[in-house]
Amino acid sequence: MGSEALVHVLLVSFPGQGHVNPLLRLGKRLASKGLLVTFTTPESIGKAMRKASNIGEELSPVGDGFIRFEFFDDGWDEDEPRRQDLDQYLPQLEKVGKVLIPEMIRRNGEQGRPVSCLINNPFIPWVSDVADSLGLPSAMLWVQSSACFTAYYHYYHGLVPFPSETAMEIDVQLPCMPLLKHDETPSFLYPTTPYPFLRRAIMGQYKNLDKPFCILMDTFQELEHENIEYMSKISPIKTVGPLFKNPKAPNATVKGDFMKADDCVGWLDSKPASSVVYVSFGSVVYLKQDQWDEIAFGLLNSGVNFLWVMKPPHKDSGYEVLRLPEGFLEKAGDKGKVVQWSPQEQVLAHPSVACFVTHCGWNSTMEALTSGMPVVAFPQWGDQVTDAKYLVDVFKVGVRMCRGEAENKLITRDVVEQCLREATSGPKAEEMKQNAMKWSAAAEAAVAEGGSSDRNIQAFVDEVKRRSLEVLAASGKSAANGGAELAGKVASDGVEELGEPKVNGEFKAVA
Ligand SMILES: O=c1cc(-c2ccc(O)cc2)oc2cc(O[C@@H]3O[C@H](CO)[C@@H](O)[C@H](O)[C@H]3O)cc(O)c12
Ligand SMILES: O=c1ccn([C@@H]2O[C@H](COP(=O)(O)OP(=O)(O)O)[C@@H](O)[C@H]2O)c(=O)[nH]1
Repeated sequence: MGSEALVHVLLVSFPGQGHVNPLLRLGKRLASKGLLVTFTTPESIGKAMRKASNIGEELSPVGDGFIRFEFFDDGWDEDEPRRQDLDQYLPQLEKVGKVLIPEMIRRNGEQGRPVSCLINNPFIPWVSDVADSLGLPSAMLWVQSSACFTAYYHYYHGLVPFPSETAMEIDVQLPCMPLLKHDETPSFLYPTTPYPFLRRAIMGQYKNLDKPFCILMDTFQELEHENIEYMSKISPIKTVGPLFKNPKAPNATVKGDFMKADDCVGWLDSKPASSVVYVSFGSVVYLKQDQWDEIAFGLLNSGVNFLWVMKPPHKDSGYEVLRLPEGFLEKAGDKGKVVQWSPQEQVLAHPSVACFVTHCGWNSTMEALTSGMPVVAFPQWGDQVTDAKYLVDVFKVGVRMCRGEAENKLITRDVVEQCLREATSGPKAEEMKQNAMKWSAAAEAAVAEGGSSDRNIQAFVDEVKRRSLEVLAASGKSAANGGAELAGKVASDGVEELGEPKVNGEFKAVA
């Protein structure tokens, strides 16, 4: 089948690695079920993605469908430093996106690829306004856990008390969740957070939560069972994780890395089974130099092999370039490898890797669980502190090395060493590995044909197809040219004034 005949969905992503990865993975899962998927994000990131990953101009076949990329100009110069300030950048993205995304949709319609559905990730909730104004259905991919979705939901609606200026150290009880200590609730909600703009960004998403007909989540039923069941009575959520597993198209090579990964698989191959500690803090967390030094000495003193990701900070981020202690690499010798960026999926699947020292970003968390990899939790902020709680106390695959940035406590080399020993040898390490393998099996089952993730993706695809017919019917056009004409009219009328009929109706999943 040619791509022209396929139902077309447009994925709009916030330009951060932890947001692009899950949305692109969703795109590949949707494509593999026979949709045409266009992935878009600002050109500033598109440029990095093209350079680092194999993204071309053409259509890439994925399973029964295709994926393609189109990037949009965020209206700022290439080297504009304000991109690092989300307080300024998010409104800029909204301003240009509300004009350029409808234009992109119109162009695609004219080129015979009418768009039937928009999907965004958090921080850019205006995408559902664009969809609404064009009479198109929209969905949102929540890129954190269901537990965090629940926490933000209850905060937004004021349903339970959260730490506040007058009562900072209160515990928080949320439905179908373990009791969270004050510093285990998502830290953007603390009155003292240094990132109030990220709280505002997430709250913006909740303000718009009635617009998407479906909230997709990169988690899986078996992992957060009761909580998911509870929240799905309140919100139209559908769990589709772990998104990075795609059994229908295991060889799809489309990737969205912003940086080329350093080659470290050969080095891992040369190491004995379960002998390497993998250390990475994701794409946005930067530690202070004194903390970095303690981790370095902890790694050396524990005598383990290690692969350590040390990404360079963005030049406008205000972060100083971290240094390794004098003579560190010489002392480590062949026991250690330091890289700027790793092929993390491959690393976590490698038999030489024994455990993962992680900042507990949700993508890293899902990748670790799905790969059967025990963790040492080193959360800093946001959802990471909640993910750490779950990894250690609920999923029981981790030891805790710290409680988060808010504690402002230096974790010493002795503590680092002790945690590494605990996670790599002895009964605790054994138990964590067994639990991790159990989650890995459950994750595989979720994405296998007929599993919870597979069923929910299929139900979503069926729903998008059904709604695409409604969109065309509502515009009074035939399937052959209706979308193009609809999109053309919409764009020429302008976004605000549009009165195209909205498509309503319940989204029902196949049980
Ligand atoms: O691109 C980003 C930029 C910023 C940022 C930009 C300027 C600042 O002064 C502070 C933070 O925050 C981010 C936070 C993010 O949260 C990350 O998002 C994931 C999915 O929501 C979570 O699971 C992780 O835990 C969490 O670190 C992701 C980003 O791409 C960004
Ligand atoms: O060296 C690295 C570090 C991270 N990642 C990927 O970057 C994403 C980071 O997302 P996460 O939610 O863990 O953290 P964030 O960067 O958003 O804080 C994950 O998919 C990782 O697999 C990677 O490929 N190589």
